[in-house]
Amino acid sequence: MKLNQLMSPLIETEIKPDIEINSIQFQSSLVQKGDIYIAIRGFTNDGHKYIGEAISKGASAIVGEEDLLSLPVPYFRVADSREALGRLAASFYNFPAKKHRMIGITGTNGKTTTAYMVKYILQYAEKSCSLISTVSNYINGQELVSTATTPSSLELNKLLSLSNDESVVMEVSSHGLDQKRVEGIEFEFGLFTNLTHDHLDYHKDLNEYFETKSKLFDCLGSNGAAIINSRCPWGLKMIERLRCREIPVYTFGQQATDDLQLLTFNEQLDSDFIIQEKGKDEIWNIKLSMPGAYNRENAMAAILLALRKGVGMKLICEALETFPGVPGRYEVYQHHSGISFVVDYAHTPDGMENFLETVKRRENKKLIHIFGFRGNKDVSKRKQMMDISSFYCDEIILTFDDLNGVSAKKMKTELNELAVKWGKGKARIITDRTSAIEYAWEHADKNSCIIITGKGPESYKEDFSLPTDTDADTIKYLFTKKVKFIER
Ligand SMILES: CC(=O)N[C@H]1[C@@H](OP(=O)(O)OP(=O)(O)OC[C@H]2O[C@@H](n3ccc(=O)[nH]c3=O)[C@H](O)[C@@H]2O)O[C@H](CO)[C@@H](O)[C@@H]1O[C@H](C)C(=O)N[C@@H](C)C(=O)N[C@H](CCC(=O)O)C(=O)O
Ligand SMILES: Nc1ncnc2c1ncn2[C@@H]1O[C@H](COP(=O)(O)OP(=O)(O)OP(=O)(O)O)[C@@H](O)[C@H]1O
Repeated sequence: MKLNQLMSPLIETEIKPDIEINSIQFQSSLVQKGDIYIAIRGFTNDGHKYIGEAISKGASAIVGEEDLLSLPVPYFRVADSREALGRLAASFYNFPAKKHRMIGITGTNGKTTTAYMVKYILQYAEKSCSLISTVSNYINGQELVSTATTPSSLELNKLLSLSNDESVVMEVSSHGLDQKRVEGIEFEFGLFTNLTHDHLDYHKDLNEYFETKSKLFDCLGSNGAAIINSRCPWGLKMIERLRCREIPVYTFGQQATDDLQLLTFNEQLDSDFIIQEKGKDEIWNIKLSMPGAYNRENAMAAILLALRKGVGMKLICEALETFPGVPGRYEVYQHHSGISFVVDYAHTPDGMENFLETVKRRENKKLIHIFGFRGNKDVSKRKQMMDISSFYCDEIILTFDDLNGVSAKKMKTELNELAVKWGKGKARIITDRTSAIEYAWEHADKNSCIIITGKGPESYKEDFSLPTDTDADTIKYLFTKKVKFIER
């Protein structure tokens, strides 16, 4: 693409000479001849320091925030490099968001599950839909590897340009919003699931976290609308704020004022519930394929969104009954000895509480909980997660999650402290995650349910002793290799 065309969202005057730009990069090591390099001032590093490297690797032009003179290639100074990256990425890929109906989902928990449900319902109703999520991306029906919850604006625009699907449902994380990864994207719908304690390593406090999440609704197009959970206090705050701005808001919850109201649910079988649309006489019985009050709430969000997109309630009910679930979310592995395993992605206090409460209610068994904490992530939630686990479970095995550069020794010391202080005498430490699962399996009996949380379907980043790559792999490995145990 020619430089003038690429830069047109940022610069109105003609640039001479109008050189050819092959690609955009914001990581200097990836620059190739003919690329434009965008220097970003980050949290740990400063892209401006790498302008020299980018030029030596063949960059034809540079964008940055500093006042730089006498570079050997054209330099464009901007007020905000992350914003510029978003605009240039959209320009480079010919503004691909414009050809889609964009649906953005934000909130602390439930984004992935809701996004998968939305995609499934729309496709069930024969409306094509791409998905951009933590677990996987699906473009034109093809699964692609996902490397983030919300990809960089460069990756996002590339994915959007590849997609021929009418709608695109995507997760929009607070990091993504803060770092302007959805810059320039206009959403038809913005959906808010909930807000509870997480990411306080990144955000100063819950208020700042909320303000960042609320930026999704600044990205609504002129006909855009918000879909919000009225059960969550932060949701109520968002509703009030958006209504003051005369933005159309549709709510789901348990009040008669909600656009989609939960009327009742089956106490035993929480996934069986009755809902009603505001102003309509009919009531609808939903039989959701996923358990838990929290998944009911995720389903309500997806239903309301599908209704707003014109899908009939009958089709929605049918779709949710056959919804295959989400990888690594409440995934049950039942062994014929009676021992069951449940793998889940709970990694926040609220997520863990919701999930464990559901397991406790459904599985009338001894609960053995295996989990750890990500290195270099919000440490302030750990005590609360220990409290919740020791409240619901009979035994706890603390183990390693991703260390993310924290030394094994340091993490082990922290796990020991947490176990002693908050484990209520139920916690032991087995740092090797696969050994922890093996230990639980070897000490379990037919009345045991072994719960493994934190990584869901993700691959292990650390080296563990068993030749397995995920928690599900480890379970399957033990099921096939440890046959002797079954006879015990
Ligand atoms: C904490 C965080 O969000 N960091 C993001 C941030 O990194 P940063 O500001 O620290 O970047 P930096 O290392 O200081 O570097 C600054 C700039 O210099 C460039 N650089 C750096 C070194 C070099 O040799 N050459 C070079 O060009 C870097 O490419 C970057 O553009 O900006 C980078 C570039 O835009 C992002 O890639 C990076 O995301 C990292 C990979 C990350 O892990 N983010 C996670 C926390 C995240 O975003 N997670 C959310 C989900 C959260 C959840 O809900 O659980 C997500 O949406 O995925
Ligand atoms: N609506 C909800 N409220 C509370 N907890 C939930 C909700 N939905 C899911 N959870 C819990 O949170 C975990 C993660 O769910 P999900 O992946 O859908 O959320 P997410 O917001 O996409 O998380 P992340 O952005 O970290 O991937 C689930 O495995 C479950 O334990």
